[in-house]
Amino acid sequence: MATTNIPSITVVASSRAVISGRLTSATVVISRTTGKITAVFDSIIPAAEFPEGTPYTDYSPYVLLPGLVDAHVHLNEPGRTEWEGFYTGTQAAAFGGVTTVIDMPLNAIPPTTTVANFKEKLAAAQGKCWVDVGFYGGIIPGNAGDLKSLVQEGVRGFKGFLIDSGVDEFPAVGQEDIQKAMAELADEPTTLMFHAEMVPPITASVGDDVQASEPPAAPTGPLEAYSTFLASRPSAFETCAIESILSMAHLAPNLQLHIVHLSAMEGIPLLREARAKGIKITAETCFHYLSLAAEEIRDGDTRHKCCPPIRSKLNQDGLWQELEKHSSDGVIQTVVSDHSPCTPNLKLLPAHVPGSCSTNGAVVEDTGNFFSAWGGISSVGMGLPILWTELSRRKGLTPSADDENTKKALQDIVRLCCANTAAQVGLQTRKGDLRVGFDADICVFDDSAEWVVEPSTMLFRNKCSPYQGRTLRGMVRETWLRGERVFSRDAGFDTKEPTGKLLLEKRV
Ligand SMILES: NC(=O)N[C@H]1NC(=O)NC1=O
Ligand SMILES: [Zn+2]
Ligand SMILES: [Zn+2]
Repeated sequence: MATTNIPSITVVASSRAVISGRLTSATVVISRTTGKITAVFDSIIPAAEFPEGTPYTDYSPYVLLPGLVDAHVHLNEPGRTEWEGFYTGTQAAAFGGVTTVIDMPLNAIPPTTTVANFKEKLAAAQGKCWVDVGFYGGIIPGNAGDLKSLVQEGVRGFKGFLIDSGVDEFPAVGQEDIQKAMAELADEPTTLMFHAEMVPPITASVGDDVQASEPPAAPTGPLEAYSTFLASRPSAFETCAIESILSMAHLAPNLQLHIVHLSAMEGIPLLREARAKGIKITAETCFHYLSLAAEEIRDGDTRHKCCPPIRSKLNQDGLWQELEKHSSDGVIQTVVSDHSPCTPNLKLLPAHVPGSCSTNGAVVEDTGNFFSAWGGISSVGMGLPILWTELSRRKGLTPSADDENTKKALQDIVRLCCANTAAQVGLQTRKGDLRVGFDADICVFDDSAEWVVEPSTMLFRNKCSPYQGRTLRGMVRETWLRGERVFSRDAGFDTKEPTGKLLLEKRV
């Protein structure tokens, strides 16, 4: 009788893989017991070289990428599970090759602002995650005393708002709150992050009385016109907030600061100058700021409402220029989704816009009003094809080619969406690269396939996204989490139960 030798390794290979930042051919050996990568070779080693029965797949010409790390996602559970949840949000992530998401502290009820609240969130997440999930904490007025213990419990950074957040239980912070948070976190291994929009003080003399939570500038046109909304949140809101943060940076010189979802290109020179002076500050931008533009947003199409707003094409070019020109030491180190969904009724979509709930006979008043609609864009798991489509257009990339432009584009995406996002949340020794000792989180990417975004390809809870109906280039064929395939485009999800873990170990 033949003995069954259960193979102890799995092997994947491709003529195209991004390994430690470089496009190369590669063979990746994975331990089946630990789910970690145990060897990486820079050529395709034939199956015959491995013990008989070893699971082996050569994915050529698909590209092997590290699973993406989306460092900015709102999963909204517990408390607003009708908006999103761990199960659906992480399935949508896996669909798009995202193997780690970091959950934002707001929109769930309660928000992640105390250890007790954090424990409620962890209990809610248990057993529901299809990819690995880490967590941010929040800074709100009065919770400075909770921050160190949240670090101890494993939150990977903190976010605060300098303007109304959209939800009552997560109020904006003022200068004093920020100073207290900086004092608490000054020497902690964490990152202090800001939603950097702020209503500029009107005159210096009233400056001290101006509260950060004032409403945005009053609308001066039709409320359904995108231009009215855009004018109500000008770039000056972002630059004013950035200046305010920079003015306090000296209070915690060792603390890493970070601007979430930078939209305005005018913020870039301010941050560059600060970094040149040695201030530890970085920024992220989002897939939507790099792919959508104000000129193309139709009036009433509130799927596009987010804060800060999607700006002009010229502004979009400015963000791309920063990513292109300053690749290793740029101001914008990461690109994330800021997936912030809600139920369709809160988006107030007019009946003609896809995703509208008024098509189901529900009566929704005030449709198309950009000021009353929820601000947030749904796109977790869509980032890789969104960037690939945009880069293909901008660089004239030829599908499946390995010319210098294609090579650079793939490497840039891995840097911005895998390696740097992992580092931002202290996971750089474990995630964001296909390297020995790292988790075998893998995205198998077909860079030439084109597909249309439809409800069936949006696995997040509410099928409402500005990308619906768009043709995207680049398709994730398979997603692997810690050495096991969890999703394939052909066969769907491989296991019945989610296998994602909660990432609570202290950051490095
Ligand atoms: N509350 C919340 O999720 N806000 C997010 N939505 C958005 O468009 N920008 C944000 O910060
Ligand atoms: Zn924000
Ligand atoms: Zn957000």
